[in-house]
Amino acid sequence: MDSLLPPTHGFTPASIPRPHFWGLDALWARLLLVGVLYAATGWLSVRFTLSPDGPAMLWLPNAVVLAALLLSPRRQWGFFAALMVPVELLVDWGTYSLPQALGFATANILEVLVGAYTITRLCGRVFSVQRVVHVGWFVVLGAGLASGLSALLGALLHPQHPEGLGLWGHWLVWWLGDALGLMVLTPLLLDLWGPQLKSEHLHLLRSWRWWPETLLLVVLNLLVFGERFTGLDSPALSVVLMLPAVAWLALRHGTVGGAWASLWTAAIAIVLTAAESGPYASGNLPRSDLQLQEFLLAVVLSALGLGAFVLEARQRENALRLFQRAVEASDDSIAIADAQVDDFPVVYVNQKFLSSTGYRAHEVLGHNCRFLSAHDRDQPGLHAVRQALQRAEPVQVSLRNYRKNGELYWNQLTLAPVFSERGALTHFIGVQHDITDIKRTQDELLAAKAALETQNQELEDRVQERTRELELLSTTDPLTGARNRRYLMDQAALEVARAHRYGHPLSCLLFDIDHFKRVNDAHGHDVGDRVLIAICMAVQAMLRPADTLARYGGEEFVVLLPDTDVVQARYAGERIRKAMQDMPVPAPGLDTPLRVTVSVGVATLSVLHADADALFKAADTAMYQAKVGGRNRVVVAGE
Ligand SMILES: Nc1nc2c(ncn2[C@@H]2O[C@H](COP(=O)(O)OP(=O)(O)OP(=O)(O)O)[C@@H](O)[C@H]2O)c(=O)[nH]1
Repeated sequence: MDSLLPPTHGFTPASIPRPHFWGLDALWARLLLVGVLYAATGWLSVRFTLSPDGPAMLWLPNAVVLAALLLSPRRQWGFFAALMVPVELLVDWGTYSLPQALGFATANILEVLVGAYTITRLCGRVFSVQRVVHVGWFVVLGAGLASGLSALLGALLHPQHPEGLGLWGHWLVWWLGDALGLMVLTPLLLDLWGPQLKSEHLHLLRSWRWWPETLLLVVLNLLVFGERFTGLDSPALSVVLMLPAVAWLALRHGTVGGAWASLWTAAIAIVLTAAESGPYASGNLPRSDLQLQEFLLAVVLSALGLGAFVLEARQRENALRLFQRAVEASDDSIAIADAQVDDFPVVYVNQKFLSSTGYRAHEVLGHNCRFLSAHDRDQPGLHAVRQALQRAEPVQVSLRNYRKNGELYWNQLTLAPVFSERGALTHFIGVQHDITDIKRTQDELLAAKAALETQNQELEDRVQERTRELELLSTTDPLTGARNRRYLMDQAALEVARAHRYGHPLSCLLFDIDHFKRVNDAHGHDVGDRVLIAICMAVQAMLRPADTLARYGGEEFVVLLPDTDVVQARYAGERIRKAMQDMPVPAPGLDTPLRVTVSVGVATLSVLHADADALFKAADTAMYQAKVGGRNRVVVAGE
């Protein structure tokens, strides 16, 4: 959340290369400004706040330089430090000796450098007097450590320690003077010199709105410390009245307001106390200067602390407002459920949730979100949601949800658990995105894809079928339906190779219709064709699936018989011959069916046959012998 906090004044050199310093860009101009202010605040501190015990009760010049360092790049720090030497000599002129003045300059340089370095180291790139942690480090490192070290050096260099205090008492007064100076003035200068930002909490000193409160504070201070006019000299009263008054300004205007109120209080209290007036005048109390400083320390610490707390709270409030606005303006439905109450009731829904579901706020708040899925409880997405709720894990699912009017919509739900700083589960945030249109388009696309796939499949089936038909056509005799000669030769080559490799027998029958020319001549070619078809159908019906019937020539046919030896082949040839002899072939225009016979040559593969051609040749020779031998007979090759 820090990154979303409004930017603050009081930046480190790294983040603001050219600090504003009232628009003074040139380094010499800034040095001049700081030098003049150092001299002026130094003169005021020496003139008005020197305590009866010696050191200044409120040493302001170091605050000027520390603010300048916090707003400048580190490479310029040396110039500001060097500047402090001549100006310190000027301020101490006539009050202290030259070596002492040089010693005090050294102590002051030590203070601002140690302060600026340690603060920017620990507060990171952006130092802000609006942040509690930064103010804490500013007080501890600047006002505490740096001022403490510087005061030690100063007290050691001072000609003599005040009566009754000794070195440590002296050091304490010196330390508190320096620390108070830093705490009341540095925040104010950071506010004045910091970059111009459009924030209502910044640059309060440039606004006149709060001067009436300042006037009231001054009046209150005059009342408390103006003993000469009021007769009041109660230290308790100073605390009771001034602490709330300063705190009031800090609460209203943050750290800068607190520092501003503290500065006025410190200035009036010290000046009037030096004039022997008020509860801390030396006539009233022993060691009054120290007690006044302690009172001022209480004032300034509460002012800075309260101011920083208030500003940080306001910044967080602003950041929260920003987030709330973002959630409200979101185009997604957002619902927040309380995870620490049974059944996780909804504690927040944004406007979009109400408009998209149709429910009113009171119908949703306090209820579990399951009403969105109505009766449709058995969804895989819901199981995932239940599991995520149990395990306090994030999940993203698509759900079928229902509006108040019962209309179905698809909801892409992103569920995220929220944990407290201690790790306890406190809430679930559900961001719901209506994906009905996307889902519909998706379904349409899926349906179109399925239809396309079916069409593709059908097309592929038809292509395959057509290919098979074409293949069959290219290997089939168009008249008889028997295989053609090309197919026979391919098949025969395969079978011969197989028979040779595995030693299986292979035989073939070659048969020719006897005196077929007479059929054609007597009854015409159409009748001859019918006879050819009838013979093929009859022979095909007598064969095994592995056998191949092919048209070898005009009225010559071959039957290839794998795994068939000569005995079986002769038998097969005989069966065909007999079947043909007994088969009547009806023909249109003829009173009696035709009868034809065939002559069959049988050959069985042996070492004598190098290839299918040799086998067919042997069968052909045998068939010729059958013709010569009187036809309608079977002759086995080689017998
Ligand atoms: N109808 C028809 N006849 C055909 C076809 N192919 C060849 N032929 C005929 O078959 C006859 C074959 O006659 P040939 O070679 O003299 O033999 P054949 O008359 O059968 O006498 P042999 O074979 O000696 O018994 C011819 O008349 C051819 O025209 C065909 O596809 N259809």
